[in-house]
Amino acid sequence: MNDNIGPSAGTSDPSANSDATEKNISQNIVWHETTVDRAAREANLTQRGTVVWFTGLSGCGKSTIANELDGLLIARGAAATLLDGDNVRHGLCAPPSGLSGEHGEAFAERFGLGFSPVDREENIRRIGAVAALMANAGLITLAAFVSPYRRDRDRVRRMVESDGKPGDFLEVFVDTPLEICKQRDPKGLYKKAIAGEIAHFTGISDPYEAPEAPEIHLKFREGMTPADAAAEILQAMVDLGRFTAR
Ligand SMILES: Nc1ncnc2c1ncn2[C@@H]1O[C@H](COP(=O)(O)OS(=O)(=O)O)[C@@H](OP(=O)(O)O)[C@H]1O
Ligand SMILES: Nc1ncnc2c1ncn2[C@@H]1O[C@H](COP(=O)(O)OP(=O)(O)O)[C@@H](O)[C@H]1O
Repeated sequence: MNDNIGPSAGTSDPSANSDATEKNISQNIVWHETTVDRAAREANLTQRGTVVWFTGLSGCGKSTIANELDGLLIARGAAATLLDGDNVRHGLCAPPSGLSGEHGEAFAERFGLGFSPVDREENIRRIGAVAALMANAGLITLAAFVSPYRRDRDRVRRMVESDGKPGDFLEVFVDTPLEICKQRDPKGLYKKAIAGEIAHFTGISDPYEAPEAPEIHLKFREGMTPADAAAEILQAMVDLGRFTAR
């Protein structure tokens, strides 16, 4: 699946050109250099911090494969962690309905996130910032998000690589055809989206912009198991010099 899916895409226009390398973002907020640097943390962990970013349609297998890969990495002695779309939307990126009880309606409307283009943009921006912090702490950080907009993913790449260096961000395109995702429908969401009960559903009523040059392209193959897919990514990480088993 190399083409975009659904209606033509569009996140909010980048009115302000965000320069991720700019450390002082206002006159009154000044970057504070820390004594312990990334290299010292990585030396303790004997690994390079890396963000492994899974993108693809709902049901393509992001969570299942990322979870398998997490297990493989931990079993091999890596310091790894996993950020998953559904889970992050229970906390850091909760919807308005998840915030109103504790924080009130106005707060929930302002900071709660749904699935409009601008809400997805903010979702990916927040997660990207967290993933960059985790990579800076030396962790192999697996992130599994639909992240349908190329521009949002590319921004995360820039943020991670400008905090670290080129190669610190690996994009994994879980390229499972829409028809297969619809058949799997593990949460019954496609059924609801097709019935018009979920707005802005990726692949049905919202676009998906496929990566143009992902570091790892997992093309759907009949009979490929999640364990096969995870092993393939681990091997690619070794080949790219991003992981050495101890
Ligand atoms: N409208 C719409 N479009 C896509 N997905 C939807 C939608 N509404 C709810 N869900 C469920 O939310 C999960 C996607 O959350 P993400 O944070 O990964 O989305 S995004 O990156 O901001 O696009 C996604 O999880 P996965 O199925 O694991 O991909 C769905 O379970
Ligand atoms: N090769 C495979 N890779 C990943 N998932 C698979 C594969 N084959 C079947 N599945 C099933 O497809 C579904 C994928 O769901 P999930 O991992 O939640 O996808 P996503 O996180 O992309 O929405 C799961 O029920 C999983 O068991």
